[in-house]
Amino acid sequence: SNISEKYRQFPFPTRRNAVTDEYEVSKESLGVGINGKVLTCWQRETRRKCALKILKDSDKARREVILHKKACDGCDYIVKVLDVYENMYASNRCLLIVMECMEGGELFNRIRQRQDKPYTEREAANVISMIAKAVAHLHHMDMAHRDLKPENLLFTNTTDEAVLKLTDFGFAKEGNNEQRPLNTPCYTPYYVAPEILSNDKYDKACDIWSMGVIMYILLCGYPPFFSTHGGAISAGMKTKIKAGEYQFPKAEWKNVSQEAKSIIQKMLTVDPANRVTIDWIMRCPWLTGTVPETPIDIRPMLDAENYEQMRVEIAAANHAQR
Ligand SMILES: c1cc2nc(N[C@H]3CCCNC3)c3c(n2n1)NCC3
Repeated sequence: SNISEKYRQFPFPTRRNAVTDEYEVSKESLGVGINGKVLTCWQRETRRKCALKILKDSDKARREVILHKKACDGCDYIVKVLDVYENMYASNRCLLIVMECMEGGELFNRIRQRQDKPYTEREAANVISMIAKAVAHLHHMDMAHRDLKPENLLFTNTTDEAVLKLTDFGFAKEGNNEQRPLNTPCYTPYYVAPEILSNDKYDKACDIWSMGVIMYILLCGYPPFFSTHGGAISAGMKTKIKAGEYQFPKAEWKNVSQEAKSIIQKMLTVDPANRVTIDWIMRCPWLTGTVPETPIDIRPMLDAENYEQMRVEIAAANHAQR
């Protein structure tokens, strides 16, 4: 694997004893990700409900744990890592991440279950603002998440005051300032390889693209790029993504503010070099000012089949950007 051995050692103490010494682990699965399943568990001493993610030990799993732990310190918009265990489980070496339990569930499920009052543009701005704070924290520490999608954005609880937090760092990556900076005498400029120079500085830009897709869906209930005949990513959809080809159909977008649309256009800029940065987004009046409480009709999202289709398409758009 091309994951540098930098992530072989944990920069913090991990526990080697059985996680069941301190936590009662339930069979109830909170969700399954591509890189591991998440169970409910309770801290025996405090009875605190937590989430337990089980990963098969590997360089990639170690990178996920190390980056998630590093990212959550100092940011209230990233799911807290409470404990990390190295245990044998089903005769495999495993890493077990104990996290704060996000009882409000996934972003779009909460919006879909909204019955009492209409969901408004101001609420969409509040959601994007919380995502932006998490992304700004990562980008300022030269880290990119690279898998921003509704399943990885969870609410702390089911109240109106719930906080939205980012989780699942399976694709996260640190800038390559991890290697020696270029002015280290060991690089003779004549001979330095291109890959050392191209510090894949566009990893962060793919988080901005994903924010654009999520913001678009929050304001109309369906994704900007979709495969016309359903099914997983189609060739046609890839072409649309690479060409940045999407519309704001009048029916759903006529009441959405022009500022919101122009922010989406800047996030969904095809050339990553021209795409806006998280700092530009954080300074937008749409995020810092008062946004109209225009009701948003997200009926397309409410249909389970559309919703499943949308999840497939966001994952595909992320993949195409990585
Ligand atoms: C902390 C982490 C976590 N992960 C969760 N689910 C994961 C499953 C894999 C994809 N990302 C989200 C859930 C949670 N929590 N809480 N509560 C309800 C569901």
